[in-house]
Parts: sequence; structure tokens; C-alpha cells
Amino acid sequence: MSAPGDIPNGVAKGLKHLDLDGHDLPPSPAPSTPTNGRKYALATELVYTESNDQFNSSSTPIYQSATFKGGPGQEYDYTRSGNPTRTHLERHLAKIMCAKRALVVSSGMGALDVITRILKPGDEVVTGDDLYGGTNRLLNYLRSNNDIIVHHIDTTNVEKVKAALTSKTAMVLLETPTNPLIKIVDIASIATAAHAANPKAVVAVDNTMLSPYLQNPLDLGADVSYESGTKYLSGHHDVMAGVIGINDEVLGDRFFFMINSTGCGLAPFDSWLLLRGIKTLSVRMEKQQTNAQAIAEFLENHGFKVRFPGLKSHPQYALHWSQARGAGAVLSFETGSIALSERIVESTHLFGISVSFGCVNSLISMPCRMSHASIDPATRKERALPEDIIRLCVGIEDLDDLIADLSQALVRAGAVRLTDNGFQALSAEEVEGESRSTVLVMDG
Ligand SMILES: Cc1ncc(COP(=O)(O)O)c(C=O)c1O
Ligand SMILES: N[C@@H](CCSC[C@H](N)C(=O)O)C(=O)O
Repeated sequence: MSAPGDIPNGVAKGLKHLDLDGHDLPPSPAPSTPTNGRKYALATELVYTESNDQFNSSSTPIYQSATFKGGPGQEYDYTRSGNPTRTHLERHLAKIMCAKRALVVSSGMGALDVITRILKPGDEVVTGDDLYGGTNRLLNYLRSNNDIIVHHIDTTNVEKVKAALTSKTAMVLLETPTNPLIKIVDIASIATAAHAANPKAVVAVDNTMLSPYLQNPLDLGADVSYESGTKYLSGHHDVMAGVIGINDEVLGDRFFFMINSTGCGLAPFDSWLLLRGIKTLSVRMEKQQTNAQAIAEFLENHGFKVRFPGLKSHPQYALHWSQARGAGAVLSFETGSIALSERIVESTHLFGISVSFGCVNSLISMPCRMSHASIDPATRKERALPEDIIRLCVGIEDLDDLIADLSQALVRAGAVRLTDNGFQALSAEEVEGESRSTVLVMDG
């Protein structure tokens, strides 16, 4: 994939819109983000953090201290209220997220908790019908315990969203691409409509699936961009973190108040890990999405129904590329049979069976059994979340190795029929009658 302003896959500007292998390339990526205080291109800014300690250390020091001496008036007194390592990370992130202010907390769910604490009983939330399971769980809790009214709408349909917006809409909560159905949501149109319905409505976008390297919701009219730093920002599955980016000072102060009051600010060592991870975000993301694109094409060419915004078959391909600079590295596909999907997931070696994504390692999962198991089966059915859906989170490994691993898993699982040219996904009739295999027991 190409970063903004780059020439895609080495093709000279003005030449036919094809890459060197003759494949169609995505349309021009979304315009490069405003510089918002940035001196350099994003890939440079990611690695460029100035440490201002007295020894000019190359790596930001970890201020592993709960307290700071000195009394009233000093910048730091207590790490729950502020810590130099955390502040350094927050300033770095603000630049990267094109935000006036960034705040970091102990997990992505912690970030959503901070954001939703501004809601009062009777407030309405308009959100999607395909959401990360944990987000759905927290919204259910707010509905049951705090009298918040939550409307789950197909947010790919702006008219349906508009119909759900009222002057009582206090928050619009969007994911794009959604997890795990990879639906694309028009951030700008929905933000405009939400603010027209209620100028005070807070439009919050979960940017976890792309990271600020590929999408900047604040530039598209959102009031809040938040994400699980556990994923792409950290990149190594060794830290849990949540990130909140805002432009409005009052909203920023309200969020900071909650972080200080509840004590969910990111710990110094975890802040340091996240700072380190962010430095390699551009190279990881470029490699991961190049691999993901090839794998999505591989599966589609072999007859699977694949959901990935880098594929022209994606129903919102044009919308995605109008607001994002890349397709990301999470894709999902269906086999038509839960048993077949289970066998595929059990048969890969390089794709580890695990929740989460954004890590340098490739992962495979069945969302209905794992990340989205907390959504009850009836609701999953109502929201058309296929029980057999497999989610792939593509890492930075060698592409040929990944494709070989998937191929052997598809063959071993009996999910494909051998043809003269290799293999092809089973037809619906062939899938029908597939016997159920052992049932995976996963957490949720
Ligand atoms: C889209 C999305 N948002 C938020 C979260 C929550 O992040 P965390 O696990 O860091 O709490 C996750 C995953 O957990 C996610 O997939
Ligand atoms: N047991 C966890 C599941 C975490 S799922 C993590 C990630 N968002 C994903 O989509 O894989 C829970 O109940 O929250």
C-alpha cells in the first residue's frame, strides 16, 4: 500500500493505474492529513520523539515513580495524576493523531469507559450493529444500569443513522472498518448529521482497526478518536493500552478528570512500551497490509467470500479509500459451515489461534466463539453475524509461508475441492452435509 503522496507500488505518476503485475490499484488514497503541528511526514514523526531529560537520553526514560517530591505548584506530584513518561507519550500521540490533546489509559475498553462516563441517564447513543464484542458489552451495561438508551443501527446506511438521531443523541459511536464484518462507515456524513441533530452530540470513532497511520477520524469531523493501543500502536502483544485523541479543550479536561479520578492512566512502563512500538508502526503496517491484500486476493480467487476494504468487491470500497490511506490487515471470510471453519482454524500453524490483532504475528480466530462470544447468539443472528466467520489478522511474516500455511489448512480441513489449477472453495451444495467436527472451546 502506498502512504499519502507516494507513488503506489513504484508506478510512475501519470502512468496507467495498474501495478507492475497488472493488478488494478485502489483509487487515489484519501488526501494526506493536515500537518497539525507536524514538521515531517508521518513515518518520520512516528520515530522522532525528543527526550528532554538532563542526559539527552536516546530512549525516553521510564519514570517508575508513584510520587514526586516538592510540594504544591510542581508539574508532577502523583503518577495517577500525571507522569513524565506518560506525558511524553501523550504529546507524541497528539501529533500523530492530528489531535490537540491525547490521553492514554490502561486499555481500549478503559478508553471507552472514560468517554462514555460523560453520558447521563436518559441520554441516547447511536451506534453500529457490528461492533467489537467488548464495546457491545459495555453499552449493554450502560443501558441496563445507567438508563442510557442505545440504538444499534446499520451505520453503513447514513439515512438510517439520520433517522435515529434526535436532540437527545448525546453520543454517536462508530467503528470503521467494523470488527469483524469489515463494514465501512461514512465518518464525515454521520458527524455532520449528528451535529445537526444536536450540536453537543459527541461523535466518537474507534480507530483500532486502522490506527492513525491509515485514518484520522478527527480530520473527518469526529470529536473523539479512540483506539485500543493493544493492537497496531504497540504491535507486539506485550502491552494493553487505550488512546483518546480530542481537539476540544473542555472535552479533554472532562476525560482527564475521569482518568485522574478513577486511576486508569497508563502506567510508566506500559507508556514506554507503547512509545517504542509506535516508532515501527509505519513499517509494520505497510508490510502487514501488503500481506493482507495478497491473502485477501488469494482467498477470493479461490472462491471464498472475503471481506476486506482492499478488494474491489467490497461494497464500500470507494468510501473506504475516500477516508483512509490503506486497507489495514484484518480480513474475514466465510466457509458456509461452522464445522469447516473450525477445522481450518485448527489446521493452521503460522496463524495462531488467538483473539486480538495488530501484532507482528499472524492470527486466526472465529469471532463468534472468541472476541464476540459475549454477544448472545440471538443478537448475533439478529445482526447477521455469521457463526462460521473466520477472522485473519495478518502479520509481517514471509507472504509465501503464510499462503502455504493457509493452503495446507484449507486442504486439510476439506474446505476446498482440488481442480486442474489448484483448488477451489466448495460450492454451497458441497458444503451442505459437511459433518460437524470437534467444537472449539474458547473464552469470551
Ligand atoms: C475495535 C476494538 N475496539 C476496542 C477494543 C478494546 O481494546 P482493549 O482490548 O485494549 O481493551 C478492541 C479489542 O479488544 C477492539 O477490537
Ligand atoms: N476475553 C476477552 C476477549 C478479547 S477480544 C480482543 C480483541 N478486541 C479482538 O477483537 O480480538 C473479552 O471478553 O473481552
